[in-house]
Amino acid sequence: MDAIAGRTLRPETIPERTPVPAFDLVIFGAGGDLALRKLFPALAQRSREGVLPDESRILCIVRKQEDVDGLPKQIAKRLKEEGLSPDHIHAFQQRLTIVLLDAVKPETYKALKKALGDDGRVRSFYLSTPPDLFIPICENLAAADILTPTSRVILEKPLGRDLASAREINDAVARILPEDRTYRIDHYLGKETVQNLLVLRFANTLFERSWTGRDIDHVQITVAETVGLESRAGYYDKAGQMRDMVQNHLMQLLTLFAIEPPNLLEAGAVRDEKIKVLKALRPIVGPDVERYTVRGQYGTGQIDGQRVRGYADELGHLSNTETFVALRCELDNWRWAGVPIYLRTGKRMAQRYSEIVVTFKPVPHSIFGGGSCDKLYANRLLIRLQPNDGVQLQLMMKVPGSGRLKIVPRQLDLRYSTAFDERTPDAYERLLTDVIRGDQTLFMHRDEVEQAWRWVDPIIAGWQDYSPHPHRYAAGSWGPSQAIGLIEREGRSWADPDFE
Ligand SMILES: NC(=O)C1=CN([C@@H]2O[C@H](COP(=O)(O)OP(=O)(O)OC[C@H]3O[C@@H](n4cnc5c(N)ncnc54)[C@H](OP(=O)(O)O)[C@@H]3O)[C@@H](O)[C@H]2O)C=CC1
Ligand SMILES: O=C1O[C@H](COP(=O)(O)O)[C@@H](O)[C@H](O)[C@H]1O
Repeated sequence: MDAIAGRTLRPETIPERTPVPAFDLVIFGAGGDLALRKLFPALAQRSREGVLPDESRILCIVRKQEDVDGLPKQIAKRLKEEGLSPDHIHAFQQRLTIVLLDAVKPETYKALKKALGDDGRVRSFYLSTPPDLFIPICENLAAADILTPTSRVILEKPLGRDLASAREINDAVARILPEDRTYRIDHYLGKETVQNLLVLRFANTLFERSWTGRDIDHVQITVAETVGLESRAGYYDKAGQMRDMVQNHLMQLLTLFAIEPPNLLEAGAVRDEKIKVLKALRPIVGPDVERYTVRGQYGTGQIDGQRVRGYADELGHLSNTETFVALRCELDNWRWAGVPIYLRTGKRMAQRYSEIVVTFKPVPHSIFGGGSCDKLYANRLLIRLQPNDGVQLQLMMKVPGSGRLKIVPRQLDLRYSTAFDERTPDAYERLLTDVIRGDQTLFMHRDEVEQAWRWVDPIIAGWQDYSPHPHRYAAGSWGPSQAIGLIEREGRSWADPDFE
């Protein structure tokens, strides 16, 4: 908890726009894709809204001399693209200090130590770099005596590439900073609708009572993207969609969907419940890998009328890395026993959208004779993360009129854009200020990350034997036909993205 203007506030009662305490934020990888696309725009928005005190500084680590002058210009260009005014861009640039440093060369940390000075502010170190730099950066920060008793470190996902490497990173970080000052970021947890999932469940009695295998038939989580490899070949071809998206974003969505009520919206309580869900995930090992998982890779195709190249073409050589994963999992606990949970995520799919679809069980018996409707559709709750975030509930309704009874499915539709006047902040806006305020609720504990790898590792290992070559799918499609088979053989089908 932080003291603001003499008051001690619980994290959940801190108003969004209350200024954070003055800080120094050091960004390693400041010229990288994530920093330019997400971190600087998020910080600049908060700066424009007056959330960042004037004296707060952002120290940008670059390792090439040309970036010392080049980076501020690149940042200004990005902020202009985001629609910030020249005055706001200028004001934001006053916060920037560019530091020339090579993360793996201990002797270069002198420059950072000097730039930080001795002002006593909370220091946060954002490691927006490939994960193999996490350990050297932490060790070099400690050796250079730059860490203070309130310093924090922010680690990007994926944390390592398997359980062993994740543990190594966690151990190395633990040697220099305690867990309560280590922030493992998964930006899906900062998305508004993801946080709303907890509100929907635990601020309403309506759904929570039905949130079990007694009433729910199955659950689908889809994170579909239209982007392909972009400029990330070096990272992505080694990672693949399982490590890039499933191990973190999809598993975090799954845990928040399935957790038991925490006693308080507070980091420790929420994390304890999430870990229990991850531990309840039934392992998928051996021949089950072939039965319950599908991996794919996009070939050439069309998206929005534009021809796009296949993955191997973009990469410049053949590869067995998957760009699509679908899988069926189950939770072995009282609440969820027997409820299939289908996950699917892919690059270069037909449309960009992410949603959770909860399909309830059908009515046990229809009292409506033949002719009033083709079928009584089961109720469905659709939680849309992006785009057009909101919540939709599908119900069967009578068509008005005094003639023959006619029943059709219709939607109760709540869109954030029309339900609220507030701007929907980007996930990083929320998460970056949470770090500065010292609130870990939306960050992952090391046990969560390691437990997620423990479940994912045997699937990746099983692919060597059971799916060494990913199935092809055309860019602009919904993935390989085997993914459709995965759900259809159980008499169900993937929900259409019909929440436009
Ligand atoms: N891009 C995205 O959408 C997302 C990325 N992430 C994660 O964020 C992290 C960064 O990703 P991304 O921005 O895409 O990666 P990039 O490859 O675009 O950026 C990596 C940055 O690290 C810098 N760097 C590499 N080696 C050193 C070094 N020895 N010393 C100092 N700086 C160094 C690079 O500098 P230089 O320019 O000199 O090479 C570059 O600025 C990764 O962990 C990734 O998994 C997470 C979510 C989304
Ligand atoms: O972490 C990542 O997320 C992005 C997708 O994020 P979104 O907020 O645009 O849904 C993904 O493209 C990238 O590969 C991955 O590293």
